[in-house]
Amino acid sequence: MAKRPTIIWTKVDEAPMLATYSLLPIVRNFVKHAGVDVELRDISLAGRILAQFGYQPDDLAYLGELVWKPEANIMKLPNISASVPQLIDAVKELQSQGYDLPDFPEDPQTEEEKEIRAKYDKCIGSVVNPVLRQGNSDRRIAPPVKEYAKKHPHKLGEVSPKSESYVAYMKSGDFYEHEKSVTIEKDTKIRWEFVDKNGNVTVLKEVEVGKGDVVDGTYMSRKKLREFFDEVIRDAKEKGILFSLHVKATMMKVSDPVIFGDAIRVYYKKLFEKHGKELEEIGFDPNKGLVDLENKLSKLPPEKQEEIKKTIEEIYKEQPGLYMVDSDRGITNLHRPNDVIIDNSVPSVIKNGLKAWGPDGNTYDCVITVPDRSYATMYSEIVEDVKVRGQFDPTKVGTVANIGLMAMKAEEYGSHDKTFFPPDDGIIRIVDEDGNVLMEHEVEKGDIYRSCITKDIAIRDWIKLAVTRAKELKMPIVFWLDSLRAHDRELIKKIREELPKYDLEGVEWYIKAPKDAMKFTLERFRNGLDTIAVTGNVLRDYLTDLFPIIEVGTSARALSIVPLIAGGGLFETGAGGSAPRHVQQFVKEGHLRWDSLGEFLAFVEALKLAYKQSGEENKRILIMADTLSKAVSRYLDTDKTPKRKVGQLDTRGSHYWLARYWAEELANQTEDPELAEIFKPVAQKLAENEEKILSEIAATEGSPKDIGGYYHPDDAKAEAAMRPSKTFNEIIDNL
Ligand SMILES: NC(=O)C1=CN([C@@H]2O[C@H](COP(=O)(O)OP(=O)(O)OC[C@H]3O[C@@H](n4cnc5c(N)ncnc54)[C@H](OP(=O)(O)O)[C@@H]3O)[C@@H](O)[C@H]2O)C=CC1
Ligand SMILES: O=C(O)CCC(=O)C(=O)O
Ligand SMILES: [Mg+2]
Repeated sequence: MAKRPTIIWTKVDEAPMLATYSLLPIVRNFVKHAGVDVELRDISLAGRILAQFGYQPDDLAYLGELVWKPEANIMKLPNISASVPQLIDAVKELQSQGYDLPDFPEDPQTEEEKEIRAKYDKCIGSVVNPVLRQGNSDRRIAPPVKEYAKKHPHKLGEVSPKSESYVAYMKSGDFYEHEKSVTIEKDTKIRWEFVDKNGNVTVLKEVEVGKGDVVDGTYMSRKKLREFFDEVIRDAKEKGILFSLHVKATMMKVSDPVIFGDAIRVYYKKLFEKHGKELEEIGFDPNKGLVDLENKLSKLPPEKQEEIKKTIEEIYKEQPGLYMVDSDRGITNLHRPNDVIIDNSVPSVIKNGLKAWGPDGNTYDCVITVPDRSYATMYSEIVEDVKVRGQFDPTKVGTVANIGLMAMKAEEYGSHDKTFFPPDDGIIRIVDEDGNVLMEHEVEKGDIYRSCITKDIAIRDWIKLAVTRAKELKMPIVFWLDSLRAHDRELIKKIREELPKYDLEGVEWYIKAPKDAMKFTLERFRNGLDTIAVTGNVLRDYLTDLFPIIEVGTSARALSIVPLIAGGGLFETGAGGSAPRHVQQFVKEGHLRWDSLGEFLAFVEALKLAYKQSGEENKRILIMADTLSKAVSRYLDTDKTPKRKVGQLDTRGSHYWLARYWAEELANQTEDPELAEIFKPVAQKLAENEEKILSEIAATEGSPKDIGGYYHPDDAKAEAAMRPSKTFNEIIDNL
């Protein structure tokens, strides 16, 4: 008996969530004719909060179990990895909707407050992806998408050879310098201990590890970090260019907000010197961004508020200009830790010709500050490359696919529960259950100590995936690993051990440090040649935004497949985020420019997996996948992707075209005449009503939209805004 497969569609946040209101009814009603169910599961920030407090089932927990079963087939749309200010906003919104939620306890004291805080902590940062990503990542640009970009190249800003922009990174004292790494020799338990100057030992954490797992420890010196910021800020001032900071305070929710906070402590040094006492009184926490000060300022008497504002004005005059997130509204790089996220923000600067917006709304060169050297050097390489060789030409460049070591919370992205801030000067060491000290680090009070575990099976699976893809695509694979980095050396050993187990006939492979790998890859890329970057988790994240943005304009057009270790599949849509700016535009003027191409491409793959999961018996599922794939090619050929400006085709109109092309392909295929009969009238009605449907949608452009909430919209309102064509809805709903 064939099984009836279920594809999970995830309810997320912001633009992809809005797009879902329009797209999900289409895919659901199409594929039900192939016996496939599409089930919506809520992993949005609001949904996660509501689940923590018992208002709805915990869908994330459900999916966390499902990914370990072979029947898993999940469409994972990008969701918010919330910073603390975002979480606080979301809680306020839910409270205003009548949910009886406690305020976020900033400094929990009582047991009750600590319990509440623990629940909210489960909603902060990247808490969805690491749970669902129980497999390694395979991200690439599908050939029709590449063709589309060549036919309709996006604009990339020209780069002046005189550009003064550059990537600044620490020369010492960073995670890169201090990293130590070991491969575990037998299953054991390891613990992290802090040893103070008097020899007192505190156990910080204990976990089980298995033979072959790679364990690293490292730290960043806060003193060196602040000195570095001071130097960079001074240099920016001297050169008359902007200061910008690029970290990942969302995903790296424990370490990076502190790095971000230190940039504030240094840039606004005078503020702390002059008003330190008051700032402490009101509980300003720089790690949450300058917005935290703005929110708490009203706790001070009006004269003090004025004084503080005046000091800030002075600082802006004395310090270099800050990179602006929104110069019209005065939002700077340092306002919120979640606005400038490195994977997307550095490519944006490159895309803009190494320019960024300054406080006066004009564009300037900027220092692209990426403190830790582990990955900054590869950004430096590409930035210097465009200065010398000019901007990339999307009609000529090759493609860079990625195989990323991501499974089981690999590397830095799984380090949150092993990130510590030593309470005093001392030693942090890792000890196994036999009492062997695996490594130790001498740290100073407040330094950022970080430790990661990368599981043996995840590493081996990653190597296998790389070899498999190299053979399929006949492209060279480059392992981006640095023999001067302790962790990378352990991985290189494993690669050398593992590769001979495969038939490597025809496989061209290299191991190169990130900077050299970038150089090598760019040489090929500029010559139109294709390369597979085989990387760790962080570079997976960085490169799969960077290259797609150069190649096809946005990483949302990339295809991201995660073959789960347990046999199922996770299909991530794009590598770009949830595009908050798109929501602002939709609410203001009724135009949504989210391109669901990532969703379309991923759904083709989800259907192919569903066919396998059906026991390869239900051919209709394959027909659905094949016709959708053809529809996507037509969607691209005829350029029906959403456009940027109000009045032009938007997400909703683009979904009409997708539905129409898909219905036409289904009606025209001959393999399953019965299925063709079902879709013939649908295709006909969609074609006949083209003008009517598009004008019903267009009529709603240009006016504000009320969706009843940002983090937790009202379903009826959001649906009405996203499905404005009665004619289209009738056709889809009666399918
Ligand atoms: N897998 C996941 O769950 C991920 C989640 N995120 C989350 O998303 C949020 C924002 O992150 P970030 O990536 O920095 O910024 P954005 O989501 O704002 O993406 C940056 C820009 O990329 C373009 N873009 C992204 N997706 C699309 C799309 N589907 N169609 C058209 N253009 C698109 C837009 O450019 P333009 O404005 O020029 O149109 C957008 O402004 C954060 O909360 C982050 O945590 C981020 C990455 C992955
Ligand atoms: O989980 C997150 O915070 C974002 C992940 C991300 O940027 C990516 O995987 O590309
Ligand atoms: Mg990313």
